[in-house]
Amino acid sequence: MRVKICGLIQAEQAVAIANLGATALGFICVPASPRYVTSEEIREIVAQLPENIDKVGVFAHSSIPEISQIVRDTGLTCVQLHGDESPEFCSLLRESLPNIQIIKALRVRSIEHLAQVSDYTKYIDTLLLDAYHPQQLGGTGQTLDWQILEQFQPSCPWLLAGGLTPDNVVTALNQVKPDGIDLSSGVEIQPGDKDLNKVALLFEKLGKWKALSLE
Ligand SMILES: O=C(O)c1ccccc1NCC(=O)[C@H](O)[C@H](O)COP(=O)(O)O
Repeated sequence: MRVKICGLIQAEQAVAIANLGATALGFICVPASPRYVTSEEIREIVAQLPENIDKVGVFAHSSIPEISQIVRDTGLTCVQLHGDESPEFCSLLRESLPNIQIIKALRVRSIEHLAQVSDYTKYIDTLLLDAYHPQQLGGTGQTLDWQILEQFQPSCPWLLAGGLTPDNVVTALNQVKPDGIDLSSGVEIQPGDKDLNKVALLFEKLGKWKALSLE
């Protein structure tokens, strides 16, 4: 199970979360977010992380030259597109950054929104489904309607996001079968300040869930 913890702003917390077992850490490159981090800050944090963890820059409505510059400056290994980027944009980004993984986030308002998934899958590595919020792009703590995702099996790996917490993650995973999960506000004290006890509890719950599902 891939586990991405998103919205890191402190190096110490990023290193601790990597050691707890996260497979990816996300850095918000959207200036309007309370979790925004500059290229210099990302570079400093990334330099302290283990090689094998994915370092994900989260962008919304940035241009390809802007994204490419930040990737070059920081050592990010993955780009998450969290705005209204089209399949064509993903394809062009892939041509510009062939060695960088691409995650496309879709903010799902209803089951009808899932129809667009197949337009994206050949241009991306991973899909991320997040909750829709009318004013905010991400990190909202709102959950998706998991029921509409019970049969969801796209042709590429996918991550479940949106309002996941150590308390509800097992319920979500018993209902939906993603390749991984993404959490931000559910393991926070305040935006960007992660609660390491909650992150540890998350991994404890995931460990027990995995052991039970192998029985
Ligand atoms: O987290 C933000 O502040 C943010 C701002 C703008 C675009 C995306 C953002 N976050 C993207 C993420 O991947 C979050 O982890 C995802 O939305 C889930 O958040 P949460 O519901 O708080 O777990």
